[in-house]
Amino acid sequence: MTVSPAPIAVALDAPDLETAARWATQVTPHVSTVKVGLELYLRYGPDVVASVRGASGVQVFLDLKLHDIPATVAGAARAVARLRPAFLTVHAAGGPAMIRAAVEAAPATRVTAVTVLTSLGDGDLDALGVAGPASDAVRRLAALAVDAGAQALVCSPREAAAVRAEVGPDITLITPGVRPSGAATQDQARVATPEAALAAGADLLVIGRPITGAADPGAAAAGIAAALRRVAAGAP
Ligand SMILES: O=C(O)c1cc(=O)[nH]c(=O)n1[C@@H]1O[C@H](COP(=O)(O)O)[C@@H](O)[C@H]1O
Repeated sequence: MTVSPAPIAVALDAPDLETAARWATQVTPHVSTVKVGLELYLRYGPDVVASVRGASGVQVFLDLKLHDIPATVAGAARAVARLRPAFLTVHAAGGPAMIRAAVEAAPATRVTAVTVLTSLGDGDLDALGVAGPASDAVRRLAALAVDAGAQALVCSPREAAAVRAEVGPDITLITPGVRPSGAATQDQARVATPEAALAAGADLLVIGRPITGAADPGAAAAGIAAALRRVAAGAP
């Protein structure tokens, strides 16, 4: 029986390309997506996308979190559009004109607006002068980003249900801040388990260190994928 890959984007936050490519090979039988972030992209440049996509042709999420004036973001989005990532992140706080510029510049990619980083808690937002709590800020930025044309949103699993109610069924909801029960939260502040994220309505779960830090990343990905299948099948 073939099992379809789970809705997980494994964050390939590796210091070198060999490690990232090895993780990609180990996890791609089990997950739909791999994510290339700043560490890998800034070290190796655009070629890294083809390296991790490999022979499997797995979906690539390019997480560059663009945040600049609209013309600059349009140029950056145009520069990476040829890599055909399935998702490209921008910070929602860059504002509607910036988000719209990215959408127009990368028509074949789902421009994905990051609402409030999952590493921030309510106290951090206070210190930054952002009106909180985080759940309100996330909903506000989600609505703004979707109005500006974003096709996907990043929020923590804790806000996923409220964001879904706000933006409807057609927007892809992506949740980092995912930790299997008992795993260390590390630098994440707003977290939930993979099962809770899926039950809250997330379409794609970003998971890094709980998979890549495991002795066997392939087995860790397979274990979480199996847990998600049980949720999808309605298991208690
Ligand atoms: O855009 C993201 O992917 C992202 C947004 C966010 O709010 N929080 C967040 O953790 N991420 C990314 O998700 C991944 C989480 O990795 P782990 O904490 O190792 O599971 C990292 O690659 C982060 O860059």
